[in-house]
Amino acid sequence: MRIGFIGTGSMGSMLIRSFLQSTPSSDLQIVACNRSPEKLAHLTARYPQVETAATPEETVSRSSIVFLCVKPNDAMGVIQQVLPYLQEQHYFISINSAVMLDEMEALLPCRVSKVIPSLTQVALSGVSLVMHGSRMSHEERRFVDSWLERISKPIIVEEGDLRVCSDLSSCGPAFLAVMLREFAMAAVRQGGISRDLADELVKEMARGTGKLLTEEGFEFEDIIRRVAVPGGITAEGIKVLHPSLHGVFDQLLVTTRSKAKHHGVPPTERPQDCER
Ligand SMILES: NC(=O)C1=CN([C@@H]2O[C@H](COP(=O)(O)OP(=O)(O)OC[C@H]3O[C@@H](n4cnc5c(N)ncnc54)[C@H](O)[C@@H]3O)[C@@H](O)[C@H]2O)C=CC1
Ligand SMILES: O=C(O)[C@@H]1CCC=N1
Repeated sequence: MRIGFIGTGSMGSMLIRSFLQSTPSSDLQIVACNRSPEKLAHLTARYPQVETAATPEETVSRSSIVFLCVKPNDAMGVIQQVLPYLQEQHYFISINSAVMLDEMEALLPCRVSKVIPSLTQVALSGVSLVMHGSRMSHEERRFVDSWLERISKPIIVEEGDLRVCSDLSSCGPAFLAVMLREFAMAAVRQGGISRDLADELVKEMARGTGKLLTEEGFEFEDIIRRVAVPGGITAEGIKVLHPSLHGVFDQLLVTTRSKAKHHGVPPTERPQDCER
């Protein structure tokens, strides 16, 4: 399979690395281009099996599957640029939530999907949000999903739900990192321990908690009940958290939705997503 990547920034290079790590080299040839050649050179120095292309057009001509991994503002320009080079047998995947499936299907002659990755795929974990275009057959959908399973847990979502879903799965790692960092810094201020020790304790706690939730069958409530024993210390801490966190995530989601709107991403139309 020949996969082309247009854009080898944070996500493009992550996807290339993850697919190379998880796929036998005999099954995969990668060709990539990037606007600034230095970034691409950095990647090919580490992965010499990645072939380079000078332009998006050349990437398309040399691939059967094409991942578009550029920022929202660049996406439409690149699509217009490669349009004459895309043929019916190509398969075009945008990792950009701003470009709508029906827009792509109206423009492009080939099958299209949207796959929104997450930084967690560096660790071959986390979710890929998947939306297939109408030209994808059942078998093709299954094939792509099974392929994404090599690097992530693929979850099919409605395009209208993408905004809020990607806040959780793709923006989420940054939101969680902000909260965990705050926790560690408070321990340094209040407990006088070193930042290194605080960071290590918080990271290992997060790793273990993630495993409880994803591997050991714990729900959030199970963890809270088992740790916050009646009359104990944790319960007192939770009393502090509740009023401080109330509404914070609603506000966060309203803000990201508003920002996405200015990027041209349609918001979710469902009434339960109204601002509260
Ligand atoms: N960073 C993240 O955690 C996530 C990002 N995304 C989406 O992925 C897309 C890419 O994001 P990042 O990789 O973080 O951005 P980035 O800025 O790190 O990478 C984009 C790359 O595209 C290249 N580029 C731009 N125009 C080009 C052109 N005409 N030809 C070739 N290369 C070109 C740029 O030089 C840059 O290296 C965005 O749409 C973003 O919304 C989706 C999920 C998670
Ligand atoms: O913040 C951003 O715009 C991108 C989209 C999802 C995660 N990062």
